[in-house]
Amino acid sequence: MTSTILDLIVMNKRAEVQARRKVQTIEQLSRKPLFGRATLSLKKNLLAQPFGIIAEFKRNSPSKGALKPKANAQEIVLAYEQAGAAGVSILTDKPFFDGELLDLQVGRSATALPILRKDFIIDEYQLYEAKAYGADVVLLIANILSTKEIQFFTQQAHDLGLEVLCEVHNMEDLDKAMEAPVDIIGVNNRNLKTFEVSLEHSKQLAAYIPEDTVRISESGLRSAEDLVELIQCGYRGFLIGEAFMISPQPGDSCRRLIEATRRRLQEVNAL
Ligand SMILES: O=C(O)c1ccccc1NCC(=O)[C@H](O)[C@H](O)COP(=O)(O)O
Repeated sequence: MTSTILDLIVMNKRAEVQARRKVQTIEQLSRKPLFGRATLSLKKNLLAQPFGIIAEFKRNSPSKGALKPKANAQEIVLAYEQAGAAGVSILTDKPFFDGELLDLQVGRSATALPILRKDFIIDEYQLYEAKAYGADVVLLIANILSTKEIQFFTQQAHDLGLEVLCEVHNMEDLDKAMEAPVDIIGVNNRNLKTFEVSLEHSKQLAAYIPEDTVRISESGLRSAEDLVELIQCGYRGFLIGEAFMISPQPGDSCRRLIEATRRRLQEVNAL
């Protein structure tokens, strides 16, 4: 069987985490200044408004290549906050996304919004890193974890005061996510093995996500029409990276989408 980029990312991540543990122990991470801070709730922010945008900072993506290679996390995260985002997502994987943990720390210094550490979490060590570098939320990808691992990492994250966004792409992933008390379920419209993107994944899985679970839709989102259609399926949040990062001014692009979605929502509600 041929391996996919996702297999390579996960394989690389295991080696990376082993190496990082030798440089900095969990005890050392726990003594870092940001480790003791009170974390913020993305879930609360999403529930406080009809919809919220989680605006992503990513310089590069495996599916599209370079997006904004020289992008500065401080500048862009601040622009996202000023644009009205409900939260920020920061890619911290180096080899495939050109991100780093330091982007998390830099982003933290620039915003009072909740920050999602977007990475491929396969070890509890990464949860301690997330807390030590200023994240509020961690991503657990159901496709690369067992039900037991999702349950274990969710408990560990909660013990550290972090929220959990569990990402699913199909029914099998969703069944796993629903076995743990995750805070938010995110339906990724992108198949991480083939990179095929279709909003149908969010539309079709919506009916199977419990009503009381905060749900977001991730990837491939561009227009106010898309967002309003998904709001009507019960989605409260939208994780958007590429559409903002390819724009000369990601913050302006985020603001325009928020304003257009509000207008479109008013029109639809008035019908
Ligand atoms: O973005 C990719 O190409 C990618 C490839 C393989 C694994 C993960 C990948 N992206 C992570 C994400 O889930 C997205 O960055 C996020 O949902 C935002 O998506 P988009 O708005 O399409 O940038």
